[in-house]
Amino acid sequence: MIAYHNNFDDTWRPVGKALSETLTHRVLVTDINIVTPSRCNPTRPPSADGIDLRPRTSSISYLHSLLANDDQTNVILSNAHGIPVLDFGRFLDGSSKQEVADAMLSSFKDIGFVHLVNHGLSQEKIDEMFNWSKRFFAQPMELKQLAPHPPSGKHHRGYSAPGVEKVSQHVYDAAEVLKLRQEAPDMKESFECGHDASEVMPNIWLPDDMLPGFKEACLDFFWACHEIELTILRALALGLKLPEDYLVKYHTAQDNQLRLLHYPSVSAEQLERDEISRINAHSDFGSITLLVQDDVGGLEVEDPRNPGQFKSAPPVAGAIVVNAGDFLMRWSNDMIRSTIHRVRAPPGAASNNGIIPDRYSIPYFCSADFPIVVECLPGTYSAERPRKYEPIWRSNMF
Ligand SMILES: O=C(O)CCC(=O)C(=O)O
Ligand SMILES: [Fe+2]
Repeated sequence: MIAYHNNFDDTWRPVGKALSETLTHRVLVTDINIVTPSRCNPTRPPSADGIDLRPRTSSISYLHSLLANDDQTNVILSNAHGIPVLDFGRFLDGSSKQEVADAMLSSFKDIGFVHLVNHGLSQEKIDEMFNWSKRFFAQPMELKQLAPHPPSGKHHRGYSAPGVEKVSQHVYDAAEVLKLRQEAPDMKESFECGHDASEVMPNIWLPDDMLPGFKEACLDFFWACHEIELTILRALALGLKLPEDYLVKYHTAQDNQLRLLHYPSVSAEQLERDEISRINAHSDFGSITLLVQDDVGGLEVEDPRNPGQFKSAPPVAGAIVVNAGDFLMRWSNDMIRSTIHRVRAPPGAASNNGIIPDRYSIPYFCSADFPIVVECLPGTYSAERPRKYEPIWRSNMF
Protein backbone atom coordinates (compact mmCIF):
# COMPACT_ATOMS: atom_id res chain seq x y z
CA MET A 1 0.00 0.00 0.00
CA ILE A 2 1.34 3.37 -0.85
CA ALA A 3 1.64 5.67 2.10
CA TYR A 4 3.88 8.63 2.45
CA HIS A 5 6.07 9.00 5.45
CA ASN A 6 8.51 11.46 6.79
CA ASN A 7 7.76 11.14 10.44
CA PHE A 8 6.39 8.18 12.24
CA ASP A 9 3.93 9.87 14.46
CA ASP A 10 1.11 8.43 16.50
CA THR A 11 -1.38 8.90 13.71
CA TRP A 12 0.51 6.52 11.56
CA ARG A 13 1.64 3.79 13.89
CA PRO A 14 -1.67 2.30 15.00
CA VAL A 15 -3.00 2.38 11.48
CA GLY A 16 0.08 0.73 10.06
CA LYS A 17 0.14 -1.88 12.77
CA ALA A 18 -3.55 -2.59 12.50
CA LEU A 19 -3.16 -3.16 8.84
CA SER A 20 -0.17 -5.38 9.03
CA GLU A 21 -1.44 -7.41 11.92
CA THR A 22 -5.07 -7.86 11.10
CA LEU A 23 -5.36 -7.58 7.37
CA THR A 24 -2.14 -9.18 6.29
CA HIS A 25 -2.03 -6.41 3.77
CA ARG A 26 1.21 -5.01 2.63
CA VAL A 27 1.93 -1.54 3.83
CA LEU A 28 4.17 0.66 1.86
CA VAL A 29 6.14 3.13 3.86
CA THR A 30 7.77 6.12 2.33
CA ASP A 31 9.10 9.21 3.93
CA ILE A 32 5.88 11.11 4.36
CA ASN A 33 3.00 10.53 6.76
CA ILE A 34 -0.14 8.60 5.99
CA VAL A 35 -3.19 10.62 5.12
CA THR A 36 -6.62 9.74 6.40
CA PRO A 37 -8.67 12.66 5.17
CA SER A 38 -12.34 12.90 5.83
CA ARG A 39 -14.71 13.14 2.96
CA CYS A 40 -14.19 15.94 0.51
CA ASN A 41 -17.19 17.84 -0.73
CA PRO A 42 -18.16 16.79 -4.18
CA THR A 43 -17.19 19.58 -6.49
CA ARG A 44 -18.18 20.39 -10.00
CA PRO A 45 -20.07 17.62 -11.70
CA PRO A 46 -17.90 15.30 -13.70
CA SER A 47 -17.57 16.50 -17.21
CA ALA A 48 -17.82 14.28 -20.22
CA ASP A 49 -15.28 16.49 -21.99
CA GLY A 50 -12.51 14.62 -23.64
CA ILE A 51 -14.05 11.22 -23.24
CA ASP A 52 -13.83 9.58 -26.57
CA LEU A 53 -16.13 6.60 -26.58
CA ARG A 54 -15.42 5.63 -30.11
CA PRO A 55 -13.54 2.35 -30.38
CA ARG A 56 -10.08 2.98 -31.78
CA THR A 57 -7.95 0.56 -33.66
CA SER A 58 -4.67 -0.33 -32.05
CA SER A 59 -1.50 -1.96 -33.17
CA ILE A 60 -2.00 -4.87 -30.79
CA SER A 61 -2.10 -8.29 -32.36
CA TYR A 62 -5.38 -10.04 -31.87
CA LEU A 63 -4.29 -13.14 -30.01
CA HIS A 64 -6.74 -14.99 -27.90
CA SER A 65 -5.75 -15.45 -24.32
CA LEU A 66 -5.28 -18.88 -22.89
CA LEU A 67 -6.74 -17.54 -19.66
CA ALA A 68 -10.05 -16.72 -21.20
CA ASN A 69 -13.14 -18.83 -21.30
CA ASP A 70 -15.11 -18.95 -24.54
CA ASP A 71 -17.31 -15.96 -23.75
CA GLN A 72 -14.35 -13.79 -22.96
CA THR A 73 -12.17 -14.58 -25.96
CA ASN A 74 -13.68 -11.90 -28.15
CA VAL A 75 -12.91 -9.15 -25.66
CA ILE A 76 -9.41 -10.29 -24.71
CA LEU A 77 -7.14 -9.04 -27.45
CA SER A 78 -3.89 -10.49 -26.23
CA ASN A 79 -1.94 -11.56 -23.22
CA ALA A 80 0.92 -9.16 -22.54
CA HIS A 81 3.44 -11.01 -20.35
CA GLY A 82 0.67 -12.58 -18.29
CA ILE A 83 -1.55 -9.49 -18.16
CA PRO A 84 -4.64 -9.66 -20.37
CA VAL A 85 -5.30 -6.81 -22.79
CA LEU A 86 -9.05 -6.12 -22.85
CA ASP A 87 -11.06 -4.26 -25.45
CA PHE A 88 -12.92 -1.95 -23.09
CA GLY A 89 -14.71 -0.42 -26.08
CA ARG A 90 -16.92 -3.51 -26.03
CA PHE A 91 -18.12 -2.46 -22.60
CA LEU A 92 -18.54 1.19 -23.54
CA ASP A 93 -20.51 0.50 -26.72
CA GLY A 94 -22.60 -2.10 -24.94
CA SER A 95 -21.82 -4.91 -27.39
CA SER A 96 -20.16 -7.28 -24.87
CA LYS A 97 -20.63 -5.70 -21.49
CA GLN A 98 -20.85 -8.83 -19.40
CA GLU A 99 -17.93 -10.47 -21.21
CA VAL A 100 -15.66 -7.48 -20.58
CA ALA A 101 -16.83 -7.34 -16.96
CA ASP A 102 -16.14 -11.05 -16.46
CA ALA A 103 -12.74 -10.86 -18.13
CA MET A 104 -11.77 -7.85 -16.01
CA LEU A 105 -12.77 -9.58 -12.81
CA SER A 106 -10.90 -12.76 -13.81
CA SER A 107 -7.84 -10.69 -14.44
CA PHE A 108 -8.12 -8.90 -11.10
CA LYS A 109 -8.53 -12.24 -9.34
CA ASP A 110 -5.68 -13.81 -11.22
CA ILE A 111 -2.99 -11.13 -11.35
CA GLY A 112 -4.56 -7.92 -10.02
CA PHE A 113 -3.65 -6.05 -13.19
CA VAL A 114 -5.24 -5.54 -16.59
CA HIS A 115 -4.46 -3.51 -19.72
CA LEU A 116 -7.43 -1.69 -21.25
CA VAL A 117 -7.52 -0.44 -24.82
CA ASN A 118 -10.38 1.62 -26.26
CA HIS A 119 -10.85 2.84 -22.72
CA GLY A 120 -12.40 6.18 -23.60
CA LEU A 121 -9.57 8.44 -22.43
CA SER A 122 -8.55 10.24 -25.58
CA GLN A 123 -4.95 9.89 -26.74
CA GLU A 124 -4.88 13.65 -27.31
CA LYS A 125 -5.62 14.25 -23.64
CA ILE A 126 -2.97 11.77 -22.57
CA ASP A 127 -0.36 13.33 -24.88
CA GLU A 128 -1.28 16.78 -23.68
CA MET A 129 -0.88 15.77 -20.03
CA PHE A 130 2.51 14.20 -20.73
CA ASN A 131 3.59 17.42 -22.46
CA TRP A 132 2.58 19.45 -19.42
CA SER A 133 4.31 16.97 -17.13
CA LYS A 134 7.54 17.30 -19.14
CA ARG A 135 7.30 21.06 -19.11
CA PHE A 136 6.69 21.10 -15.37
CA PHE A 137 9.61 18.81 -14.50
CA ALA A 138 11.90 20.72 -16.91
CA GLN A 139 11.49 23.87 -14.80
CA PRO A 140 14.35 24.89 -12.52
CA MET A 141 14.29 23.25 -9.11
CA GLU A 142 13.73 26.62 -7.37
CA LEU A 143 10.54 27.08 -9.34
CA LYS A 144 9.20 23.57 -8.72
CA GLN A 145 9.92 24.08 -5.03
CA LEU A 146 7.42 26.93 -5.07
CA ALA A 147 4.74 24.22 -4.89
CA PRO A 148 6.38 22.11 -2.19
CA HIS A 149 4.92 18.84 -0.95
CA PRO A 150 4.50 19.47 2.80
CA PRO A 151 7.40 17.87 4.69
CA SER A 152 5.12 16.30 7.25
CA GLY A 153 3.10 14.76 4.43
CA LYS A 154 -0.26 15.36 5.98
CA HIS A 155 -1.60 15.54 2.51
CA HIS A 156 -0.43 14.26 -0.85
CA ARG A 157 -0.12 17.45 -2.79
CA GLY A 158 2.58 19.40 -4.53
CA TYR A 159 6.11 18.71 -5.69
CA SER A 160 8.60 16.18 -4.25
CA ALA A 161 12.19 16.36 -5.50
CA PRO A 162 14.25 13.32 -6.57
CA GLY A 163 15.39 11.14 -3.69
CA VAL A 164 13.00 12.65 -1.14
CA GLU A 165 10.45 9.86 -1.12
CA LYS A 166 11.41 6.26 -0.44
CA VAL A 167 8.99 3.46 -1.05
CA SER A 168 9.18 0.23 0.93
CA GLN A 169 6.96 -2.52 2.32
CA HIS A 170 6.48 -3.38 5.99
CA VAL A 171 9.12 -1.01 7.26
CA TYR A 172 7.87 0.98 10.24
CA ASP A 173 11.07 2.05 11.86
CA ALA A 174 12.18 5.58 10.99
CA ALA A 175 15.88 4.73 11.22
CA GLU A 176 15.39 1.75 8.94
CA VAL A 177 13.59 3.90 6.35
CA LEU A 178 16.41 6.44 6.49
CA LYS A 179 18.94 3.67 5.97
CA LEU A 180 17.00 2.33 2.99
CA ARG A 181 16.80 5.78 1.47
CA GLN A 182 20.51 6.37 1.91
CA GLU A 183 21.39 2.97 0.47
CA ALA A 184 19.18 3.27 -2.61
CA PRO A 185 17.21 6.49 -3.04
CA ASP A 186 14.15 6.40 -5.28
CA MET A 187 15.26 8.44 -8.25
CA LYS A 188 11.99 10.07 -9.14
CA GLU A 189 10.28 13.40 -8.74
CA SER A 190 6.55 13.85 -8.52
CA PHE A 191 3.76 16.37 -8.53
CA GLU A 192 0.44 15.44 -6.91
CA CYS A 193 -2.96 17.03 -6.96
CA GLY A 194 -6.60 16.28 -6.33
CA HIS A 195 -9.74 18.17 -7.19
CA ASP A 196 -9.64 21.84 -6.43
CA ALA A 197 -12.44 22.12 -3.84
CA SER A 198 -11.07 19.83 -1.20
CA GLU A 199 -11.07 21.47 2.20
CA VAL A 200 -9.18 18.70 3.95
CA MET A 201 -6.51 18.34 1.31
CA PRO A 202 -6.11 21.58 -0.61
CA ASN A 203 -4.04 21.53 -3.74
CA ILE A 204 -0.62 23.09 -3.78
CA TRP A 205 -0.04 24.88 -7.06
CA LEU A 206 2.74 26.99 -8.45
CA PRO A 207 2.17 30.74 -8.13
CA ASP A 208 -0.42 31.88 -10.70
CA ASP A 209 2.06 33.54 -13.04
CA MET A 210 4.31 30.47 -13.27
CA LEU A 211 3.61 27.92 -15.98
CA PRO A 212 0.15 29.26 -16.87
CA GLY A 213 -2.18 26.50 -18.05
CA PHE A 214 -0.53 23.76 -15.96
CA LYS A 215 -3.11 23.82 -13.20
CA GLU A 216 -6.03 23.78 -15.64
CA ALA A 217 -4.45 20.88 -17.56
CA CYS A 218 -4.02 18.86 -14.36
CA LEU A 219 -7.59 19.45 -13.26
CA ASP A 220 -8.95 18.67 -16.69
CA PHE A 221 -7.03 15.40 -16.73
CA PHE A 222 -8.13 14.62 -13.19
CA TRP A 223 -11.80 14.81 -14.24
CA ALA A 224 -11.21 12.88 -17.46
CA CYS A 225 -9.62 10.05 -15.43
CA HIS A 226 -12.51 10.20 -12.98
CA GLU A 227 -14.93 9.48 -15.83
CA ILE A 228 -12.92 6.42 -16.81
CA GLU A 229 -12.75 5.33 -13.18
CA LEU A 230 -16.54 5.32 -13.00
CA THR A 231 -16.95 3.17 -16.08
CA ILE A 232 -14.32 0.73 -14.80
CA LEU A 233 -16.13 0.50 -11.46
CA ARG A 234 -19.35 -0.21 -13.34
CA ALA A 235 -17.71 -3.04 -15.24
CA LEU A 236 -16.24 -4.44 -12.06
CA ALA A 237 -19.61 -4.38 -10.33
CA LEU A 238 -21.13 -6.26 -13.23
CA GLY A 239 -18.31 -8.80 -13.03
CA LEU A 240 -19.12 -9.28 -9.36
CA LYS A 241 -22.78 -9.84 -10.35
CA LEU A 242 -23.79 -6.70 -8.47
CA PRO A 243 -25.98 -3.87 -9.75
CA GLU A 244 -23.90 -1.85 -12.18
CA ASP A 245 -23.85 1.27 -9.99
CA TYR A 246 -23.00 -0.63 -6.80
CA LEU A 247 -19.34 0.41 -6.53
CA VAL A 248 -19.87 3.86 -8.02
CA LYS A 249 -22.19 4.68 -5.13
CA TYR A 250 -19.22 4.33 -2.78
CA HIS A 251 -17.05 6.65 -4.87
CA THR A 252 -18.95 9.93 -4.77
CA ALA A 253 -16.39 12.15 -3.02
CA GLN A 254 -13.90 12.01 -5.88
CA ASP A 255 -11.15 11.83 -3.31
CA ASN A 256 -8.64 10.74 -5.89
CA GLN A 257 -5.03 11.61 -6.49
CA LEU A 258 -3.38 12.45 -9.77
CA ARG A 259 0.35 11.93 -9.68
CA LEU A 260 2.79 13.09 -12.33
CA LEU A 261 6.00 11.09 -12.14
CA HIS A 262 9.36 11.73 -13.71
CA TYR A 263 12.18 9.24 -13.38
CA PRO A 264 15.35 11.03 -14.48
CA SER A 265 17.80 9.29 -16.77
CA VAL A 266 20.11 7.01 -14.78
CA SER A 267 22.86 4.46 -15.30
CA ALA A 268 21.53 0.98 -16.00
CA GLU A 269 24.31 -0.54 -13.96
CA GLN A 270 23.45 1.43 -10.83
CA LEU A 271 19.79 0.54 -11.19
CA GLU A 272 20.52 -3.12 -11.78
CA ARG A 273 22.91 -3.22 -8.81
CA ASP A 274 20.18 -1.65 -6.64
CA GLU A 275 22.38 1.34 -5.84
CA ILE A 276 19.46 3.48 -6.85
CA SER A 277 15.88 2.56 -7.57
CA ARG A 278 13.07 4.08 -9.59
CA ILE A 279 10.20 2.97 -7.38
CA ASN A 280 10.54 0.15 -4.92
CA ALA A 281 8.16 -2.78 -4.66
CA HIS A 282 4.80 -1.76 -3.19
CA SER A 283 1.08 -2.22 -3.59
CA ASP A 284 -1.34 0.66 -4.05
CA PHE A 285 -3.71 1.72 -1.31
CA GLY A 286 -7.09 2.49 -2.83
CA SER A 287 -9.77 0.84 -4.91
CA ILE A 288 -8.13 0.96 -8.30
CA THR A 289 -5.22 2.77 -9.93
CA LEU A 290 -5.20 3.86 -13.56
CA LEU A 291 -1.75 4.27 -15.04
CA VAL A 292 -0.62 5.87 -18.27
CA GLN A 293 3.05 5.60 -19.09
CA ASP A 294 5.43 6.53 -21.88
CA ASP A 295 7.12 3.84 -23.96
CA VAL A 296 10.33 3.54 -21.91
CA GLY A 297 9.12 0.62 -19.81
CA GLY A 298 10.44 -0.79 -16.56
CA LEU A 299 7.19 -1.58 -14.74
CA GLU A 300 7.36 -5.02 -13.13
CA VAL A 301 4.56 -6.97 -11.45
CA GLU A 302 5.07 -9.68 -8.86
CA ASP A 303 4.08 -13.13 -9.97
CA PRO A 304 1.32 -14.09 -7.51
CA ARG A 305 2.31 -17.73 -7.82
CA ASN A 306 5.97 -17.03 -7.07
CA PRO A 307 6.20 -14.35 -4.41
CA GLY A 308 9.38 -12.34 -4.79
CA GLN A 309 9.59 -13.04 -8.52
CA PHE A 310 8.72 -10.10 -10.76
CA LYS A 311 7.66 -10.15 -14.39
CA SER A 312 8.22 -7.30 -16.76
CA ALA A 313 5.01 -5.51 -17.77
CA PRO A 314 6.06 -3.49 -20.82
CA PRO A 315 3.74 -0.75 -22.04
CA VAL A 316 1.04 -1.84 -24.49
CA ALA A 317 0.30 0.60 -27.30
CA GLY A 318 -2.82 2.63 -26.63
CA ALA A 319 -3.53 0.89 -23.31
CA ILE A 320 -3.94 2.13 -19.80
CA VAL A 321 -2.89 -0.18 -17.00
CA VAL A 322 -5.48 -0.71 -14.28
CA ASN A 323 -4.59 -2.41 -11.02
CA ALA A 324 -6.51 -3.17 -7.86
CA GLY A 325 -5.42 -1.62 -4.57
CA ASP A 326 -5.36 -2.88 -0.98
CA PHE A 327 -8.77 -1.43 -0.23
CA LEU A 328 -10.43 -3.37 -3.03
CA MET A 329 -8.62 -6.51 -2.00
CA ARG A 330 -10.00 -6.29 1.50
CA TRP A 331 -13.44 -5.19 0.29
CA SER A 332 -13.58 -8.25 -1.96
CA ASN A 333 -12.64 -10.58 0.89
CA ASP A 334 -9.27 -11.09 -0.83
CA MET A 335 -10.94 -12.40 -3.98
CA ILE A 336 -9.28 -9.61 -5.94
CA ARG A 337 -5.53 -9.20 -5.69
CA SER A 338 -3.65 -6.02 -4.85
CA THR A 339 -0.40 -7.05 -6.45
CA ILE A 340 3.04 -5.73 -5.58
CA HIS A 341 4.77 -3.87 -8.38
CA ARG A 342 7.85 -1.72 -8.91
CA VAL A 343 9.76 0.17 -11.59
CA ARG A 344 13.26 -0.93 -12.51
CA ALA A 345 15.49 -0.96 -15.57
CA PRO A 346 13.51 -1.88 -18.68
CA PRO A 347 14.62 -5.10 -20.39
CA GLY A 348 17.66 -4.58 -22.63
CA ALA A 349 18.45 -1.24 -21.03
CA ALA A 350 22.14 -1.94 -20.59
CA SER A 351 22.62 -2.23 -24.35
CA ASN A 352 21.50 1.38 -24.80
CA ASN A 353 24.93 2.84 -23.85
CA GLY A 354 24.18 1.72 -20.32
CA ILE A 355 21.93 4.74 -19.85
CA ILE A 356 18.26 4.39 -19.09
CA PRO A 357 16.33 7.30 -20.54
CA ASP A 358 14.01 9.53 -18.56
CA ARG A 359 10.66 7.92 -17.90
CA TYR A 360 7.32 9.67 -17.40
CA SER A 361 4.21 8.03 -16.00
CA ILE A 362 0.92 9.24 -14.57
CA PRO A 363 -0.88 7.13 -12.00
CA TYR A 364 -4.38 8.11 -10.90
CA PHE A 365 -5.25 6.64 -7.51
CA CYS A 366 -8.97 6.12 -6.88
CA SER A 367 -10.37 6.02 -3.37
CA ALA A 368 -13.74 5.07 -1.94
CA ASP A 369 -15.58 7.59 0.22
CA PHE A 370 -14.34 7.91 3.78
CA PRO A 371 -17.52 8.03 5.88
CA ILE A 372 -18.69 4.51 5.01
CA VAL A 373 -18.64 1.22 6.80
CA VAL A 374 -16.81 -1.32 4.73
CA GLU A 375 -18.12 -4.85 4.69
CA CYS A 376 -17.05 -7.64 2.38
CA LEU A 377 -18.86 -7.17 -0.92
CA PRO A 378 -21.90 -9.36 -1.51
CA GLY A 379 -20.92 -12.48 -3.42
CA THR A 380 -17.34 -12.52 -2.11
CA TYR A 381 -18.14 -14.72 0.88
CA SER A 382 -20.12 -17.87 1.50
CA ALA A 383 -20.28 -20.80 3.90
CA GLU A 384 -17.25 -22.28 2.13
CA ARG A 385 -15.44 -18.96 1.91
CA PRO A 386 -16.24 -17.09 5.13
CA ARG A 387 -15.65 -13.39 5.56
CA LYS A 388 -12.07 -12.71 6.58
CA TYR A 389 -12.78 -9.21 7.84
CA GLU A 390 -15.20 -7.60 10.23
CA PRO A 391 -16.99 -4.44 9.07
CA ILE A 392 -14.79 -1.40 9.60
CA TRP A 393 -15.14 2.34 9.13
CA ARG A 394 -13.40 3.31 5.92
CA SER A 395 -11.75 6.21 7.73
CA ASN A 396 -10.10 3.75 10.12
CA MET A 397 -8.47 1.81 7.35
CA PHE A 398 -5.94 3.85 5.45
O1 LIG B 1 5.61 4.71 -12.69
C1 LIG B 1 4.95 3.67 -12.73
O2 LIG B 1 4.80 3.05 -13.80
C2 LIG B 1 4.33 3.08 -11.51
C3 LIG B 1 4.11 4.07 -10.42
C4 LIG B 1 3.49 3.46 -9.23
O3 LIG B 1 3.38 2.27 -9.11
C5 LIG B 1 2.98 4.30 -8.14
O4 LIG B 1 3.22 5.53 -8.14
O5 LIG B 1 2.30 3.76 -7.24
FE1 LIG C 1 1.98 1.75 -7.55
